[in-house]
Amino acid sequence: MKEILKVIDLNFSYGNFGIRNLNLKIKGGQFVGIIGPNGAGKSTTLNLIAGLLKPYSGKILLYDKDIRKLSRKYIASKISFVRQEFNPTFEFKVKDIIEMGALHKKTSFFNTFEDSTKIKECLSMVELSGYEDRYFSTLSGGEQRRVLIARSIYQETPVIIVDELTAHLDISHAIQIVEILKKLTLNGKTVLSAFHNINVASKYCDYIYALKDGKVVFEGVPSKVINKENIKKLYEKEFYIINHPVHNYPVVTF
Ligand SMILES: Nc1ncnc2c1ncn2[C@@H]1O[C@H](COP(=O)(O)OP(=O)(O)OP(=O)(O)O)[C@@H](O)[C@H]1O
Repeated sequence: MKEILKVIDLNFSYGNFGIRNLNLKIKGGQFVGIIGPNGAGKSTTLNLIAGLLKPYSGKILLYDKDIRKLSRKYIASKISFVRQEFNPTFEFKVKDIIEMGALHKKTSFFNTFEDSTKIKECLSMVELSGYEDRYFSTLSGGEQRRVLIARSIYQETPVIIVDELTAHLDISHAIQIVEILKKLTLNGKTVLSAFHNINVASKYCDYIYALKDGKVVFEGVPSKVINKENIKKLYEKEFYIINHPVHNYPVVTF
């Protein structure tokens, strides 16, 4: 499959912390995970790709086009982004939040693309049927997260970027959301997500980038790169790696 997103020699700095010569190649239809300890630069990397931060040097290519030369509207038609934190300033209903996913289709402030059938479908996919008229601020952290995933699906972009896919989700909803996104990749969408849960990344990702101190420490197919040495290098601790007894993928345990 063709690479649809490329990060080439990317550099960025907050002062004390920097992303250094980062290179990523994301193929269409893949589920790609970014793992790494707290402060490794996962969110910074995703924010750079989503255009929320400006790199000091290097390039990000979306469909071989330099992202700096693309309009926000075009990018929003190709990439949806679920940030780690989302605290809207106003009281929005769930359906309004989801409809924000279609902002790039609007030709004027007043026209609306609200498609209540599709909103219902997206909410049903994340098991939140009937939540359309609830105020977003009244939902639990996990429910809010699932609404944002629903918005991403509503946005209908070929690329979905999620900062920490399983954040705030209980184990059952975490797996449910990961499986929804996995299914989307099997239908051709591309998903790039940061993960703290290495075992979820190990099972579902086609490819993993491991970041530490703003640099890629290792990368590859989980079955090849999730091993004792690499995990020790990444987290500076000894862990056991066992093979999942049924699904045959490396599991990190302690
Ligand atoms: N706005 C900012 N100003 C200054 N430093 C920042 C800013 N945002 C992040 N950093 C620093 O950059 C480094 C990388 O942060 P980042 O959020 O990208 O890491 P992360 O891998 O996503 O971490 P976590 O797993 O904790 O979410 C951290 O040391 C953080 O303190």
